[in-house]
Amino acid sequence: MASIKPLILSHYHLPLSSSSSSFTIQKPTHSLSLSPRLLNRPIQFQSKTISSPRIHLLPQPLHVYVTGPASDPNIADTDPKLDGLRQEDSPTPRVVTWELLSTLLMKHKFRLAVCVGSLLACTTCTLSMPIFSGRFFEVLIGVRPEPLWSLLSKMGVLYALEPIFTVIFVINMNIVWEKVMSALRAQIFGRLLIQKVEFFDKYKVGEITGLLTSDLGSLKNIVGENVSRDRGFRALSEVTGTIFILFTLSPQLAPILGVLMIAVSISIAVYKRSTLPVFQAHGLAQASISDCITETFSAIRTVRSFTGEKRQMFMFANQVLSFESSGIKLGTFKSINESLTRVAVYISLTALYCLGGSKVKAGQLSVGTMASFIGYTFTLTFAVQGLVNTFGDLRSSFAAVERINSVLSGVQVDDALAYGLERELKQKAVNDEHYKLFFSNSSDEKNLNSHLHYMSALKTSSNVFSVAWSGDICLEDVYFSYPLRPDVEILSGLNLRLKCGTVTALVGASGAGKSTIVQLLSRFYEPTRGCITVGGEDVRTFDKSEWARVVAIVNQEPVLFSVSVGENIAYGLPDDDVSKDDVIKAAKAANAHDFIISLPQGYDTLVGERGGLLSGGQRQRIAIARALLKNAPILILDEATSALDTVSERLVQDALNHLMKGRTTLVIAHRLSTVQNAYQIALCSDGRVAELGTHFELLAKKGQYASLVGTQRLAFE
Ligand SMILES: Nc1ncnc2c1ncn2[C@@H]1O[C@H](COP(=O)(O)OP(=O)(O)OP(=O)(O)O)[C@@H](O)[C@H]1O
Repeated sequence: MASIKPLILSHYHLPLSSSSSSFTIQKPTHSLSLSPRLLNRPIQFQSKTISSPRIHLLPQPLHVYVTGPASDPNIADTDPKLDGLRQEDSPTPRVVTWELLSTLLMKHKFRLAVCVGSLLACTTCTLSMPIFSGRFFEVLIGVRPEPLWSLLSKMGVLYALEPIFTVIFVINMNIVWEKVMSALRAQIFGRLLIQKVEFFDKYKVGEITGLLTSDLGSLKNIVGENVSRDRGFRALSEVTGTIFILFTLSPQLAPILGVLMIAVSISIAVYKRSTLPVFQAHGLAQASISDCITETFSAIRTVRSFTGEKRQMFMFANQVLSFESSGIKLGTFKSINESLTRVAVYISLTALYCLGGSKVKAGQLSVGTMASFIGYTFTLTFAVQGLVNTFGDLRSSFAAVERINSVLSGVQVDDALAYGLERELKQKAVNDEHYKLFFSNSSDEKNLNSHLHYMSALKTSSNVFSVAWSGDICLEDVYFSYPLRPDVEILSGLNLRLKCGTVTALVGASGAGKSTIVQLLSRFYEPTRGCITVGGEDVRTFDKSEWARVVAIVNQEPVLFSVSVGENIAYGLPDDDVSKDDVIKAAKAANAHDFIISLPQGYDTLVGERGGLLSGGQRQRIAIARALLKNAPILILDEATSALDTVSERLVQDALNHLMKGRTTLVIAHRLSTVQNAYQIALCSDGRVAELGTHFELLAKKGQYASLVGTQRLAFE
């Protein structure tokens, strides 16, 4: 749950008015396709006295899904998912399906009906025009007894109506498709968020971004690029209508002319599409240029210090030259393509003049019909070419959808996370438009049901907070391999008890698996065998949203969001209303208040991308304030002070000592001097705890710990 609002907020700069007691979203500082309603919406950490309605979870017993003690009467022994939670049997189903698209479309039935009506109306207008042109010539040469003004007024009505119907069609079609795409984008984003962590090991951020931007963009273009005249549905209706009218006007001429026009137009359109790679290559060349510029100037200090200017110039020139050559090629193809459409029209017209002209001469065809045929020649030529282009767009959209589905169906949803998240969102979605976007189709119901089914094997009535504040944490015979490297066993039967309210230090050689233990305790991964318990309860009996609330982590490189200092601290409780006083209290306890108020805008100061405008020690203290605010009973410090200088380290260490008080804490540290006062020290080696005891007990053992201490030349004794 913690990830939803913050992800929205992370795109916003949220200055905190120092005079106010609440944080308000002011204005996005860079483009983002979010509803403008967000802009004026009070964000979640308002003063408690004027707090927005808080969502309380139903006090129902939790449904859980793992094995507990065999004697537990609530355990369904037969549940196939109970053993180990590997879920090999449940790959994620396809995400973008026809069913989903039609469900999303059907939410806009009325608008769709308007689209169909206006499409038929504007096509009828378009297709009537050549008929009226034909009549116009007949009136002019006196073979039609209709008054000229009467004919002209009818044509005027037609000319006026066609653009009106076109606007109605295009606007409504765009609205429907934009809404469908927003829902789809949100749902894919939501689906990505609940993937298991191994998904993020497998795919780079760029690839994931590509799914949501260029691939979905390609799907969006199906309508965006094809609502105009001569494309998409309009082209299809014009082609069908024109052929029908041609046959009605002249059954002898229509087959020859129709077939000829369609054949010429299709072959030209197909040729034009075959030049698409040239256009794409030009786009790629342009992208390479901007990559080169970004890389050069974002690493300008490195370029300077290695005198890399010449190399960068060479690289840039290389990109510019290939852009130039693709540009020249593109220009040539563009001009050929431009002329080819005319060639299609000229061939069709020539055929029409030859065949139609001879029929008019022989008195078998009226001049008016001949004039109408000329109009239809243009209509048909452009519409057929547009249709071929639309088919090409469809092909690339299908490929994009296939890519999205293949990425998302090859991996698995983290049911334990999805369950908690969906349960909470379903309640919030009732009142909040933003969350509704994530639940707008029947397949969500199915998903929720499947998560519920998955979670329903066991029940626990324990409150995760009370067991975490009072119980020990035990890693019991834990085996673990990373999903992407299943053959390499990182932990092999590790046992460790973290006594409630005390500090346990994990030490060991690099690669011994210390951070892996942290990942398991955080439940980013689940043990391959064995289990982790808290107060005797298997942690997997709690959904991951609940578990995330009881564990706070401070890393060596804490990640801050590009919002203000105040909001970064308030992120400790992303779903709650956090008062400014609470934020300041946490900052003071983390030794951060003094430096924060000396920043240009105090708590409103923006920290830059990933907190880049702050020093390492400052970032660290903000992360500690965030963890203090979270007030989680379990605390993990992963090399939290290792990157700091002595002064910063002392400040951070003081803050950490404050943070650790009364919490079950696991500390990872390479510098053994920082953990000598721990309640117990566990030395990891070969995937197990090889030595366990206090600093002095382990020294007395003269084992691996003692030699590590010796290596670090620590004069403790
Ligand atoms: N996401 C991952 N996928 C596959 N293997 C991984 C992953 N993360 C870590 N490993 C491997 O797991 C082993 C243990 O790594 P871990 O980070 O737990 O060690 P560590 O004791 O914390 O090391 P250090 O003290 O250097 O941080 C290493 O061999 C590492 O290559």
